[in-house]
Amino acid sequence: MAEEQLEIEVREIFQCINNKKNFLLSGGAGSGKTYSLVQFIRKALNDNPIAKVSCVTYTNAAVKEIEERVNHPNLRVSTIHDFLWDNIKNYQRDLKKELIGLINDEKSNIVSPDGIVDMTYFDDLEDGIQYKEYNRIKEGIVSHDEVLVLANVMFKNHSLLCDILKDKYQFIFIDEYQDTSPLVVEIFLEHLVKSKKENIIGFFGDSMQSIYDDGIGDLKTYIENGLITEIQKKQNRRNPELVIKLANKFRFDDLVQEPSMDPKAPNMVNGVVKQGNIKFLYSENANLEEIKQTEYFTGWNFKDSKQTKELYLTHNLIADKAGFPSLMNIYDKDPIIRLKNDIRAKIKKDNIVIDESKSFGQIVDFVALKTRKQLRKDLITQDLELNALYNLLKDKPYSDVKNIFLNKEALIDDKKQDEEDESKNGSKRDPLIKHLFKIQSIVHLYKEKKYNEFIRKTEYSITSIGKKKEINAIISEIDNFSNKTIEEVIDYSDSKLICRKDDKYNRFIQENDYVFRRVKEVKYSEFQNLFYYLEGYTPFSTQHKIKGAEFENVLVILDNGKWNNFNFEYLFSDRSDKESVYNRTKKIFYVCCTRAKDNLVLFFHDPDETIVSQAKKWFGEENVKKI
Ligand SMILES: Nc1ncnc2c1ncn2[C@@H]1O[C@H](COP(=O)(O)OP(=O)(O)OP(=O)(O)O)[C@@H](O)[C@H]1O
Repeated sequence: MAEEQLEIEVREIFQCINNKKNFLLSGGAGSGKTYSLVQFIRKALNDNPIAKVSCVTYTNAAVKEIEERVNHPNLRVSTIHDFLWDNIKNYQRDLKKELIGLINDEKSNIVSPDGIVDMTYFDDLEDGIQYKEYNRIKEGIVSHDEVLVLANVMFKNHSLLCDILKDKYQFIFIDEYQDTSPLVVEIFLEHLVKSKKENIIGFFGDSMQSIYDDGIGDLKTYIENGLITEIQKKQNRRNPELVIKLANKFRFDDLVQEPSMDPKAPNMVNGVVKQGNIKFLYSENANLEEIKQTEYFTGWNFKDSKQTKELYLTHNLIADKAGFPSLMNIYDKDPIIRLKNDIRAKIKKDNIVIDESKSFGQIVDFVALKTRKQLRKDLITQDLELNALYNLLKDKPYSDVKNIFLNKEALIDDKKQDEEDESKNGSKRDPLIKHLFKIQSIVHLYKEKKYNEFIRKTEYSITSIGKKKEINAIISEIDNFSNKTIEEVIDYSDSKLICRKDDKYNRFIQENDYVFRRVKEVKYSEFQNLFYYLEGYTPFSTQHKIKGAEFENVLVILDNGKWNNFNFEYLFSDRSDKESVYNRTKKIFYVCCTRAKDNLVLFFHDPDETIVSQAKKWFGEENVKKI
């Protein structure tokens, strides 16, 4: 690749490298950071044929995209968890020692059921310390968050590991650095620098788009301390001018985006940047289907999920619209599990001594919750539906019931971006939901005629023409099973060998009878709706999940959906005194607005005067409309 073809910022990165400096490429939305990352990796590999490059990204979907775009044997692309684990897993003796140290360290969150443990605690583990999606410290299994903590102490305390890593990879790049844990940044910018070996660490991302609280957010301190050099990418190739101007009003840093100079950029027409449309709509009417019928949405096709998106803050706000309300209710609002959680909390808070072999019902009576916020027993017994649910658990030993957990992460883990991620480490979806995902993705692959992937996923073997015909019939049968229950579809898929019930599934439903009894009654169509929603085939998305993507038309619903961490009223009323909520909301707002390639509409239900007047300042009087 000729040097002249490189983007100016990529050339600046190479200057950094010549000076042996680690770097940060920061750029606003649509500046083409991913594009630069790919261009840079290609050139680095081209110039250094024996060098190995590691690129760490946030999701498995991003891993796939970069791998496909670079396609080089010396490039290793992985998620941060897989990367760290791969580089520490072979040092089992040290891993055991450090894990014991963490268990015994009061300040660490890693605890064992045996309290303080001695140095021989893991001596008998056959498979050694392992990393899985769940944690069973006693069996030497660490989970997602713990692998970061463990890797951090490993690199901190073992300089040899740092030497080995630097020898192995001459370049390590971290994409979307802003959402990377501070523990990871510490490994790269504090522990690795202690090794005298040479390599280059590069970060790519945008501090304005740090939307997960466990991420580092920005690298200011490291820049100030001279540990990395920042290169800014100011051009915007995605958004029309009106969106760029709007988005600039929300950045905290000194980066001001400008339309790109490249006439071939997606946001240019005949060498001039598109104007685009922005609108702030408000109404006393909360019915969005009616709002979407208004003139402001002419030309929008809400059935085309690649063209048009409707962004909500929470999955709860979407569940009804996308058609999976009962599943959401089970996982997010189960009243009896809430009662159990309240009981558990009270026992802990008041140090109540109980006999765990007693039944759940006996413990409920014994602890006798009384506050108004808590679900009292008389409220349960008065309600037929609640009572039926309560009856499922009341006679079981409390020791079993106390460990039943339900949360919406187990249904919808939205950090992952595609169905293949489900089999990998890190997904919080439970084995029942994973199993259903597998069934529906097999059906989906077949319908999409992706036969190779289909064959890899199913246990059904197509050995004859007869079998070929049969599979066709089975798949359309499952697909038309919308009115059947989830249990019926699971059983049918198992009996026809489309998707066998595996050990993980069997163990889960055995240990979580209550959850299974609730889920199995739900219509399979609800699960299909959930599947198509999570796979991005509907116009709906959460505002978090949309990061990195772009669409012609974007409708953003400014509704906090009972999530206290965000507040659009605060944003529009300049409540910067509520700093963390205000800043968090500003960032999600920035991410949402900058997804639009042509038209951006924001909708606020029933705002007060202050909000409307602020909207007029930001959007321009002519772009704020009451419906
Ligand atoms: N050098 C380039 N030449 C042509 N197109 C480009 C170039 N750089 C980026 N693009 C295009 O511009 C758009 C925005 O780029 P990209 O998605 O990489 O931005 P980003 O900085 O990762 O944005 P975000 O932070 O919002 O995820 C994409 O459609 C991309 O294909």
